[in-house]
Amino acid sequence: MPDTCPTLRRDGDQIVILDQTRLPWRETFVRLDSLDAAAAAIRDMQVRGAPLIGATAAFGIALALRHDGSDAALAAADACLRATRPTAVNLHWALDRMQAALRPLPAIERSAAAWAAAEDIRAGDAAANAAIGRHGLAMLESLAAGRTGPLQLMTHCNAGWLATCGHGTALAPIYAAHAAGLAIHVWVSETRPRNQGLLTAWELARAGVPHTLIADNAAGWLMAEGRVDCVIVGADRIAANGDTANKVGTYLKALAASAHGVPFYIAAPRSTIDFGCPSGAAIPIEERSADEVRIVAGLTDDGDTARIHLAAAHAAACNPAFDVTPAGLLWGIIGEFGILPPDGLATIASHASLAGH
Ligand SMILES: CSC[C@H]1O[C@H](OP(=O)(O)O)[C@H](O)[C@@H]1O
Repeated sequence: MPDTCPTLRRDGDQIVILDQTRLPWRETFVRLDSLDAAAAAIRDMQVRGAPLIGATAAFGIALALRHDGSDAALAAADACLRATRPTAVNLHWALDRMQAALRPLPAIERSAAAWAAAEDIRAGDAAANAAIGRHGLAMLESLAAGRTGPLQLMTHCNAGWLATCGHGTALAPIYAAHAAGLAIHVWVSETRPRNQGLLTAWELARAGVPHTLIADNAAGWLMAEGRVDCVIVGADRIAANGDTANKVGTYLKALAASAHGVPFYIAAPRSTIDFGCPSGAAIPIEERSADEVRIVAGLTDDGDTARIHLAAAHAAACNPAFDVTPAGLLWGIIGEFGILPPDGLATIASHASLAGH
């Protein structure tokens, strides 16, 4: 995986992002030169992944304040970015952190401070990812002890470097295990309807990590067959009681894992934990366009990208982008703080300030 953060970088007084709507077929970099462009990139999932959309929102504030550091400009930019996607608390955590850094300053100082605060958020996420990798590796090594053959892992959606400012969350322990020479294989769940699993397969192929892409619906059967040793997924918002919102389909995998005694872990930085949210029932679940269910994007046999209509435009469809896995189905939460039981998050609540990651 890359040493730098190719998903998002500053270039002068603009930012450049990797357009994830074009992957895995095209690596296209897009320059964002305004608040509206940054908001659109988050809303349309050109950038995606809870920590990455938080960092992008932070840079969106910097874009907004380049020529106007007024309270009104700051408030308008904050409101615009908060409205882009409701579930990933990292977006709101990053915007809260930007507010805390900028509000006390005179308007004239806010532009430079915004760029610095956004860079700090990005660097902090990368550091948190590295720590998640270390803690997750220790868990995988203990799981692998005494076993023969590769450790059979499963993940859902994409919680790799594409979704963060570092090496990823759920994929960080996987990359760390591969780098440490631990024999692993990863079942990669395709993740309808936006197919972020294809992004995970793309990442793992580039890193040389053995993996197999599966349809979402194959996951339960593989666990029933005893072919999965551990599931690690990311998160978009973890409530104070440990209930966790993640990409839709996560809950189904957690139920199957519970039925077959398969360890099921969440990997997420502290910026994904929302101590202001008492339980999963209070987590807002994003409803995206039903067209994402009706239409898929892909590559034709001729190598042209295409949108394929699976269902008629009037076909009834609904598209919750996330679901909530109850804390009782989780074995632990792997963060930069170590690995905590889902009902043990209170031990780090006092550190869940804007100063932390
Ligand atoms: C470390 S990414 C966490 C999380 O974000 C993804 O959602 P989306 O692709 O809609 O932005 C997915 O739920 C990942 O697990």
